[in-house]
Amino acid sequence: MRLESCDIEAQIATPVLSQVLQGQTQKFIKILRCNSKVRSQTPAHIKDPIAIMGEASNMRNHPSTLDAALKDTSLIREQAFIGGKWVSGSSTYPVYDPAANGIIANVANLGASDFTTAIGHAQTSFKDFKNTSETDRAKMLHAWAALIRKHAKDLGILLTMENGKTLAEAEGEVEYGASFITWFAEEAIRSYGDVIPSQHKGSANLVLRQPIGACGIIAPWNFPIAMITRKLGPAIAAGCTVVVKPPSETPLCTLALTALAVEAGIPPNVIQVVTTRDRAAVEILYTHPLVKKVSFTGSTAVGKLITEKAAGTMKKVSMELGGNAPYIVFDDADLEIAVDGVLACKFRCSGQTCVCANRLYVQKGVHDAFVEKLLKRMSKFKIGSGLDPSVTHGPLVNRAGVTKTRQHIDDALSKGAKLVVGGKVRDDLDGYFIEPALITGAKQNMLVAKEETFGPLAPVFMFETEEEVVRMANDTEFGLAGYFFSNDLRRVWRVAKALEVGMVGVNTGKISAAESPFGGIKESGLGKEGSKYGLAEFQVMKSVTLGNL
Ligand SMILES: NC(=O)c1ccc[n+]([C@@H]2O[C@H](COP(=O)([O-])OP(=O)(O)OC[C@H]3O[C@@H](n4cnc5c(N)ncnc54)[C@H](O)[C@@H]3O)[C@@H](O)[C@H]2O)c1
Ligand SMILES: O=CCCC(=O)O
Repeated sequence: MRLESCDIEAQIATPVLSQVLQGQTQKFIKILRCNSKVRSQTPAHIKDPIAIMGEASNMRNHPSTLDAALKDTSLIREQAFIGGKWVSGSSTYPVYDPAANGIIANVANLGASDFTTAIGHAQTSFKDFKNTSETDRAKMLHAWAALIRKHAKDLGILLTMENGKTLAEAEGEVEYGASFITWFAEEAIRSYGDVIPSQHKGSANLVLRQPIGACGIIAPWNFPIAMITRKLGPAIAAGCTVVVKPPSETPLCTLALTALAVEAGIPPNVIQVVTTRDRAAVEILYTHPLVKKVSFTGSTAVGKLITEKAAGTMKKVSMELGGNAPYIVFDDADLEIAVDGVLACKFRCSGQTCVCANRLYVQKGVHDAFVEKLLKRMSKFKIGSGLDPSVTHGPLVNRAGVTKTRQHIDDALSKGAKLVVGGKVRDDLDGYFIEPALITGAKQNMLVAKEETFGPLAPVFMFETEEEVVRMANDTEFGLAGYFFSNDLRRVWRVAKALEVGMVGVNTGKISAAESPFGGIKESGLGKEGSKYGLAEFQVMKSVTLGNL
């Protein structure tokens, strides 16, 4: 059964949701039943009674399953946020629940002129915000992190409903996202400069670190909270103001975070959020002369386009782009740990993570045992709505993700790979599902070796020597993350140095943390996020030479 956008009662009635909604369900079912009838009878010129009800809290376009699911419905925002005000556009666009195909919200669809207005506000507010003290900015960030944690349950539900990942993963992401705000609250007050001895008598050299200015932030849908906080944390800690273009698939988390930021005391004109699905309108954000820095996370193709256009005004750019991570299991590895790592890393967010293992290279001596262990663990997977606590893997975000994953499987099978399990496109389910797949006999000439699948496909390549596998692992234009499993200390040192990536996991599939520098090399990007290096991405260094001392 596929749900239509207006089929609110049917969405509410799904058993999964009713588990989550608990006591609130019945009350909202009654309201929604009543409202959906009124809505269908209301002439266009009369103000929609549902909209009036929504205005009481925050100008919702219409109540939906989200209202019933969240404890604090003020977190559900469908308007953009510019110049300290929630604003509607002349049109809206729908946000879908990828596990049900139903519309869960209608968000303002703004245009190029709204970006120009937002950039103007960011520039104006920068004049004051850059002069706030580091300590004050740290306090604001701590207050914001506390509110994010306080609303973790609601944010988790919002995240699951717009992105599809399981509630457990979503709540994990809320904490991961909050950890960047806490981290940068602490970094704000450690933004040290330098004093450099001068070679000239009566002279001294100082180095100041200053906020770069108004920044453009563009983020993807796969981590709708963490990819925003990993950028906003350092931007605000540095004293910058921002214009955020949230992912069009998942704008609701950004908007909820913004509401909490304002509640936390971050001056309302510091963060502008311009929602749109008009990609052409976004160009102004990376070409406008008043924007001094663009921080982008997304695909390599779009990252290259933005970098090229941003060069027209010599903007500083951070580019967190696509990956094609090798995941190497040597004969001397602990196989249980190596299989745990695959579950954590390959299948996180149903395979839609930039640092996901894309190619599993397994040495000949442990190949069969590894495949058998992985198969056993995968047989416990259950796909379905992320709101169902028994589900281990949610849907993909859209149809294109399912199609690409299946295309990678078909291409591999046509070139001699063997399907061990999964791979079935589940059109019988609502939403965008494909069964997590395991294939063996993968080879370097297959699509899966060259492109990021961004879906739940684990392709196993067999190798014989260290030299051979390092060559294969590096045979890609990408260089984001790489993983390997070995208990030989000399090999650990050699391979960690030899992999052409920005991040290496040794005997672990978990490498992401606020304190660890995140970012790629080669065509996977420029710059680092998180860590003690992340703040500098939003700063300029100024040297000051004192003379006549
Ligand atoms: N390196 C990292 O930290 C990291 C993290 C998450 C995702 N990613 C990568 O992101 C990709 C998946 O995300 P995606 O599909 O949202 O990527 P995407 O490049 O299509 O979109 C990313 C963002 O850019 C916007 N966008 C798309 N085209 C644009 C254009 N022409 N002009 C301006 N903005 C545009 C999108 O609306 C979205 O907000 C994968 O390649 C993944 O590896 C990288
Ligand atoms: O998708 C990429 C980001 C995920 C992470 O931060 O671990």
